[in-house]
Amino acid sequence: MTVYNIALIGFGGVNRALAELIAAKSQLWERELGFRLNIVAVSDLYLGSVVSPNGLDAKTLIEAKFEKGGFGQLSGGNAEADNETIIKMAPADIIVEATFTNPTDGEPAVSHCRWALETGKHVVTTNKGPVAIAAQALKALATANGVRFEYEGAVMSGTPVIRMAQKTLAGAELKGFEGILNGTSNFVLGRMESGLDFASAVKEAQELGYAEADPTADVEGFDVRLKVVILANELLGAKLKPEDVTCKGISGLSLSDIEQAAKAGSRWKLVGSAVRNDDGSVTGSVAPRRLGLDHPLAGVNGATNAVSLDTELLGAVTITGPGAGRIETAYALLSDIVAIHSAGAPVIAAEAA
Ligand SMILES: NC(=O)C1=CN([C@@H]2O[C@H](COP(=O)(O)OP(=O)(O)OC[C@H]3O[C@@H](n4cnc5c(N)ncnc54)[C@H](O)[C@@H]3O)[C@@H](O)[C@H]2O)C=CC1
Ligand SMILES: N[C@@H](CC=O)C(=O)O
Repeated sequence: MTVYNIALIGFGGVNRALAELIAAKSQLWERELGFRLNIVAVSDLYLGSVVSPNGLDAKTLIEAKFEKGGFGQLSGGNAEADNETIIKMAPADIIVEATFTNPTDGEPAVSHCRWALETGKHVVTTNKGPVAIAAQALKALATANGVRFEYEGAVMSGTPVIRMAQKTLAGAELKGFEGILNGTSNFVLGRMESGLDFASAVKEAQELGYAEADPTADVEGFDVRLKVVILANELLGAKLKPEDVTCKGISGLSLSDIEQAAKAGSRWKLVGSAVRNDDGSVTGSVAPRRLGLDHPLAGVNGATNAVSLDTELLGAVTITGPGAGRIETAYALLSDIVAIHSAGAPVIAAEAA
């Protein structure tokens, strides 16, 4: 049985959900996936940090009601987050990066990924910042150090879009895509259709674990802009930076705009898209669009996302599924670890079953 030692950087909704899954599903994963995950370190801005080379009990981590700096009470604990030491020194095979997404420069998550890869550790992340802003450099660093940089959850949470498009649509000649790529804003628009005001709808999305720490990123389109950059660069071979993508969010839409659209048999959706131009360049954009009810994206509701990939050989191929949520996003991290495992990754914690 292979055991992967993992270090969790950030212990909010997503990494806590991964710990919940580890506590509940370890035996199933051992049987079906052929590996076990052993949490050897956690570092969180609010809770502090803790290292235990033999492993921390996932159930204890999720059930204890830690206050600010609470990891300091644990054996091997410290009331402060110590990301750099933990990433570089903890006996981890895989660093699981799930701190806040910084849509401006991706930091400090870019550094977290870099420290991990430089010290020969795989990285799995749901953080859109490092992927949108530094994927090329981080992938090169991973290759140079014989490890993997995986980030399926950065777009559409646990719904497989990046790996699926790269692997199963290889050769289909992607020309562009358009999609609903932010669960929070789609949820908010739906709640406004039911008559709820904007601020209350955003609050609900926060309570459900869909929104960013600063939900401005969701409602102003900055989160979708990062996802458009990631998909365009990964799938269309573009070299876009966030500032190359025009961006408008949904905060300007009023209840009356939403009502008028409904009366006219249409619906507002925040759409992220990119297209390959005749000269080979790629143009990306994010904007609210009023879609007729017969449009394939008009029926995508709640925190569900969908992306329609425009291919030369197949026409439109649409992938739909959860776009946000704690467990859904933690699943993306698991899928990244499965990809690492399937590639035959070397581990420092291999054990005989
Ligand atoms: N929640 C979701 O549905 C999805 C989230 N994501 C991304 O996954 C990441 C994590 O999301 P959530 O867990 O929902 O966020 P969250 O806000 O619940 O948790 C983030 C955690 O990271 C910690 N943190 C922030 N900066 C830190 C730092 N420098 N060092 C150590 N800890 C730090 C915070 O204290 C917090 O506990 C974010 O980047 C988010 O954009 C991606 C897809 C879906
Ligand atoms: N806040 C984001 C989370 C996933 O990326 C969203 O609502 O889609």
